[in-house]
Amino acid sequence: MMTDVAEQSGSLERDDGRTGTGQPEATDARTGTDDSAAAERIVAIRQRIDEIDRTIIALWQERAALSQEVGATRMASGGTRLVLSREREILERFRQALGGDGTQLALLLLRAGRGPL
Ligand SMILES: C=C(O[C@@H]1C=C(C(=O)O)C=C[C@H]1O)C(=O)O
Repeated sequence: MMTDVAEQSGSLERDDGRTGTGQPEATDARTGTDDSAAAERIVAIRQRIDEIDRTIIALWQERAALSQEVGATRMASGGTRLVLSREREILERFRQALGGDGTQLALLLLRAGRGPL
């Protein structure tokens, strides 16, 4: 049975005995596989994953800054810092799109936009 994760400390050995040489084949610790075609595909997919993560981080930061600006603008005009009906709409939007994880994600987004209360 293959192991589930690649350890940071170095290569893992397969324990499925597929090589039949008596010598355990080293699993590439970086990709988690010793199959070169699979490893190549994994590296390519990871490039896109890294790109997506950078975009998510940039959008997260932009959203937080905009949300804080709305709060500051509203308070400067005598309004409230938060509008709970709007927050409920956002929570529902994320829940409908992503289920329970969406709700958790939206809660974190809203918290990021609040800054220190
Ligand atoms: C950004 C706003 O202010 C607050 C922050 C929100 C958000 O981060 O989406 C939503 C509602 C408000 O509690 C807003 O009213 O639109």
